[in-house]
Amino acid sequence: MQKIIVTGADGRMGRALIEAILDTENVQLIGAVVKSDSPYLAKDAGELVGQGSLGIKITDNLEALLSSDVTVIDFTVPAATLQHLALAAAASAKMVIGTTGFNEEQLAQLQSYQDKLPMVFAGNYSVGVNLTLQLLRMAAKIIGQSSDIEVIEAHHKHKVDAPSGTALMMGEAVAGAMNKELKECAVFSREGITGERENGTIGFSTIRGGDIVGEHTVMFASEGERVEINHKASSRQTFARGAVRAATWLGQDKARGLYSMEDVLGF
Ligand SMILES: NC(=O)C1=CN([C@@H]2O[C@H](COP(=O)(O)OP(=O)(O)OC[C@H]3O[C@@H](n4cnc5c(N)ncnc54)[C@H](OP(=O)(O)O)[C@@H]3O)[C@@H](O)[C@H]2O)C=CC1
Ligand SMILES: O=C(O)C1=N[C@H](C(=O)O)C[C@H](O)C1
Repeated sequence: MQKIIVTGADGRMGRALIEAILDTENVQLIGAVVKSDSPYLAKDAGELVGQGSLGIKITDNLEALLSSDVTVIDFTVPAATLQHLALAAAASAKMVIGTTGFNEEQLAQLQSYQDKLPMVFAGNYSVGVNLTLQLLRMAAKIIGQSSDIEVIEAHHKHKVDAPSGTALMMGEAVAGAMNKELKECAVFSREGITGERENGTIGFSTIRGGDIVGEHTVMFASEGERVEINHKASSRQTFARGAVRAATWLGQDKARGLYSMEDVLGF
């Protein structure tokens, strides 16, 4: 039985994760962690998902719950994720990280933990998006050089980071397949007299509105035709179930290291 703690338990993904854990065999929710100013502090975790009492008191003290046989699933904000990672490493626990929006320095800090604990880090835990990464690498190898490549993403109005972690993963997959560094060819904004499109760049466009769960398109546009590879998520359960799968995978005695969702899925 894999023991799991959910941080950011009162967030959109926190609640989806609790539902997914309760719905999955051989995993057990042992803790739900929120910020100290949360209205849910000291209530029962079941209240977060309308399930009555689960006998798990919501806490703001992650450290007190940690031990070496526990996996933390964290979908919060970068600064909080890094704090939770330090606590998990000190307790020899494992970690599944879904948070996006890390800057370069925060990303380097996250990566520095790879020799301290086993962790999975992915901008998207859906099976479909991780399959899409494979399709993108194939398309980039075949038509990448002869195409103008654009990544378009759409999310709900509450999302705080842009472009999405998934859009960046898709850009990295395409750039990597073409032996390029994304940061050297990415164009993240256009306004005013921009001049003609520069060959070899990868453009990013962001849409925010309503309750869109998560939609991504990578367009390979050339003279006379274009190929679009598209993924649409219609439920947060697709991410939550993937993250629980990653937690179960880590629980199979995985060595310290930084793993991707593609590693978990065996792609
Ligand atoms: N990898 C993937 O598959 C997916 C990744 N995500 C990513 O997950 C993250 C969370 O998304 P979502 O659930 O929609 O966001 P929410 O804002 O709904 O939830 C964020 C949670 O983190 C908590 N939090 C914020 N700041 C801190 C802090 N300093 N310390 C501890 N906890 C904190 C929030 O508490 P409070 O509300 O009290 O501030 C809240 O519980 C985002 O980065 C998003 O991009 C989302 C979906 C899928
Ligand atoms: O914030 C979200 O909601 C999502 N964030 C992730 C991202 O930034 O790619 C994954 C998913 O698209 C939903």
